[in-house]
Amino acid sequence: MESTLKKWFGYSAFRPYQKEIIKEVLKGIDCLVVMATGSGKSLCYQIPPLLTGKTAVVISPLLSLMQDQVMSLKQRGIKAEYLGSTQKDSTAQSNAESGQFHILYMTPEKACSLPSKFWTNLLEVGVCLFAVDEAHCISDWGHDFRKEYKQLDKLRGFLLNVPFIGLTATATQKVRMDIIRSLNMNDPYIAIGSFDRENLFYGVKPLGRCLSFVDELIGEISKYVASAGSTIIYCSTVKDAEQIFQSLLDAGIKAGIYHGQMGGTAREKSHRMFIRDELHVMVATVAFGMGIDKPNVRCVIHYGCPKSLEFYYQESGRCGRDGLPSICWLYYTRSDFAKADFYCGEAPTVNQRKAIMESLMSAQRYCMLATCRRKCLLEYFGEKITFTNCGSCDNCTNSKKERDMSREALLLLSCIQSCGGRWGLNMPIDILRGSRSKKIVDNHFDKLSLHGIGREYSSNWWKALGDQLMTSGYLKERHCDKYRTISVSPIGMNFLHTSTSEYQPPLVLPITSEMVDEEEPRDAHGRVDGDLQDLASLECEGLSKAEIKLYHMLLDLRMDLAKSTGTAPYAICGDQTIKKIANTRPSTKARLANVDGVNMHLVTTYGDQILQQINHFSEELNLSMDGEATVQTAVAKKVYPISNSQKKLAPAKFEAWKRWQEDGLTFQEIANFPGRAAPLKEQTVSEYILEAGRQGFEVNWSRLCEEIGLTQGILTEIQGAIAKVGSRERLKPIKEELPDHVSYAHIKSYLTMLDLHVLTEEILGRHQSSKTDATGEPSPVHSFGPGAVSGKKQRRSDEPATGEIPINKCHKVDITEQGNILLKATEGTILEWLRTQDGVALSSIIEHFKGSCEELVVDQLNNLESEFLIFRKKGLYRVM
Ligand SMILES: Nc1ncnc2c1ncn2[C@@H]1O[C@H](COP(=O)(O)OP(=O)(O)OP(=O)(O)O)[C@@H](O)[C@H]1O
Repeated sequence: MESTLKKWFGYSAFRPYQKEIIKEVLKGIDCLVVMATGSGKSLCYQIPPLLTGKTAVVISPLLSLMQDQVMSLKQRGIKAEYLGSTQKDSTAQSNAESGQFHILYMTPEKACSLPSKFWTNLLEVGVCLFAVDEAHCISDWGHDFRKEYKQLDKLRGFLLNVPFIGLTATATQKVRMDIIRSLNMNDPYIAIGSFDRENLFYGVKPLGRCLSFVDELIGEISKYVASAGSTIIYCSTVKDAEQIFQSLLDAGIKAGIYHGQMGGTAREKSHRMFIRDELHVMVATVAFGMGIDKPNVRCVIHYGCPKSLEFYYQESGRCGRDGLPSICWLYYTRSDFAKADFYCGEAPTVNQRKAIMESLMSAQRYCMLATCRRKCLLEYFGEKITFTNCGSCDNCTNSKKERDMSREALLLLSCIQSCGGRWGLNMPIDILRGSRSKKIVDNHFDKLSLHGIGREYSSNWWKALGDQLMTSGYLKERHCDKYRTISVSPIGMNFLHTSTSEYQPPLVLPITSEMVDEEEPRDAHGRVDGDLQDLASLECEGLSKAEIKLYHMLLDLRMDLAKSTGTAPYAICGDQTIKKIANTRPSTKARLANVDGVNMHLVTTYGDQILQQINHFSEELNLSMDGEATVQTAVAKKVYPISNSQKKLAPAKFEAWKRWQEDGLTFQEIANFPGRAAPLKEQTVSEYILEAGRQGFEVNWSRLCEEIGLTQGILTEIQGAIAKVGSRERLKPIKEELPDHVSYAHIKSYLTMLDLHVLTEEILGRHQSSKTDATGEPSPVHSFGPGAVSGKKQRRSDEPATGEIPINKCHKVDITEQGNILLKATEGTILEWLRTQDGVALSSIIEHFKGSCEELVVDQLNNLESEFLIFRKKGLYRVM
């Protein structure tokens, strides 16, 4: 499985759940996959056809999405096609029917309209799976219901014994059950991953007051455009989209527009230009939704609050799919929350209107939040969250401002009480601000002693206070069809009873960004808090100045290659891969092939051009070739503000972390550190480090595993115990399933690493190999001297140019005077021997083939690697 992943996709490791799901599919078991946007669900149906040689049929809701996927797969050398109204190749269907494609996409309408003969013929040549992508469209509880999806179960009748897979990024319990029922799934394997997109920064801003909103927005966007990433601006209406689009053009920013009222051709053109990096900004309505699979979108901006958190999660999820740090800003105005009437317009029943209202309310709560936004989002999707500070949203990174607002609270609560709890928030606020509207006069509210007493604050300021009082339980809200009323809760009544005009019990509440906005006017750039680290600098983190230049030169080269082949640059290879190439500057195809993200097709199709350019640019920039990688795959890279000092960690914990991570002290040394009033338990120290990790502090996981003695064996035991208990909620039952040598520290560390998506396999592998080094074995990586690698393949005339190398059954040997046999290395003998081994280090290969000099062995290995016949993982060579 790993070699297939490397060969076709270029990746060296599976992401969480991928491997397990693929294994189940290969066993013929139905699967329901609920995982975050951008988490790599597609791979779960893309790998099985490459392993089995049978076709995978994939149902997808949008033609544009299918076209993009097919384009990307073809760029990897995978045979993929789609069937649909825009397919110009008249032979596509008959080719599909005879099993010519690894992966065959179609819409649900197409699938249901194909003749039964098509399915029986295809089944005869082999179908390895039937995948239903965006499977939430099956359910009328989902946010994108498509009735054609409901008929897909009919195909069960044709595709006997073919596993069905439903994949979605958003599905509540009800929707999950609907998918299982609708697809007639039989005891499916269910994989539910975390919804957390760790590389995304979430932030919310109210409409700026001193600058016009659009000006502020344009300022913000120009920053992202300058950093070369793509930006999507989602607008609630076509009118808004057109206005923002025009303003961008006026400001000289090249942008595209996409909405439902545009013609198909115009939309397709806009989409294509964006996908191909010919446009860096797209202004769109929700019509530009599910189908966007562009990995390097660095920023998603919402101009107006979306109508539910499901929509927000899906749309913001288009950002940072390549794992690099990316930003999601939501700009709202208070009037967005009054759109319930508009959204409810077409909902015929009270229950449906209630559901719409509740969805809008949840989005409003998200906007008004003064605590962690990530926690709010994840809890909304039913995840149990233990952290309170994610370190990567505006509320967790801005220094929190709080103030005693007991006087203001007394005024608002009293006014709501005086109105008799029959109104929404607007009426009491208008009274406090001294309005003499007809409604106020008719109800004699202008006679109240509170009338006009709160003029010093704007209406939005009072609304923000109302939201805070609601969140803290002082107010309660009731829904009557499309309307909401506010009244004072028992906690609020208690506060009123203990307050007088001279004395109020302290009531400290967070000052929300909206209040700050009202109280402290923004600077000329519309910013209140410290700005976020520049995305461009984050993108290039870990690269030297010259390497950054090389990175940009290689991005340009990729653009030229994409233009010349009529494809999107990301389909050739991702930004992260280019970054790693710029960082290591491979001089040979073997070294290029070993870069994470480089697949076989890239090496064979563009390898020569890329190597030539790396060589040329590196010389120009005075950079040496074949460097060691210093940048890592940014799977969980977060966007932090410039200063990390605001990350929340109690001083004692921070100190323990610093001594361990930065000063290199052991848990024992920290526990007994001189000057400590009382010694700490070592276990407490390790827990401090785990908490630091959870709070976003850097942790050397490999060292941690070594220190607590967490080995791959123990990890497997823990995984088994968790599977047996069926939950990871409580540690005690897990511990009871395990032998005594497995400690709580082992379990906690494993669970923390799991939550933080730390690649334990890699960590424990590295941990083991560092132990091998300690025994005196040279590290396999270091054995590669630059001079030892030859770029040219020295092929013998009797070897075929491509494909399988014939195995030399009779090993070439030299016999020493003592009678020892010295095996000689040829590509055939190396391949044959590696086939019998489970991963071998270079030093062992050299040792095994003592009959050949080291340089020759390395040369043969390089040749095999650049042909994708072998690959290296964690320093060990394996056969593809
Ligand atoms: N094992 C892996 N290692 C590195 N990158 C991966 C891996 N698996 C997938 N990816 C990459 O992650 C990105 C997102 O994957 P994919 O499109 O499958 O996400 P998804 O879960 O289907 O998202 P969505 O629900 O938004 O469609 C792609 O660029 C993909 O190539």
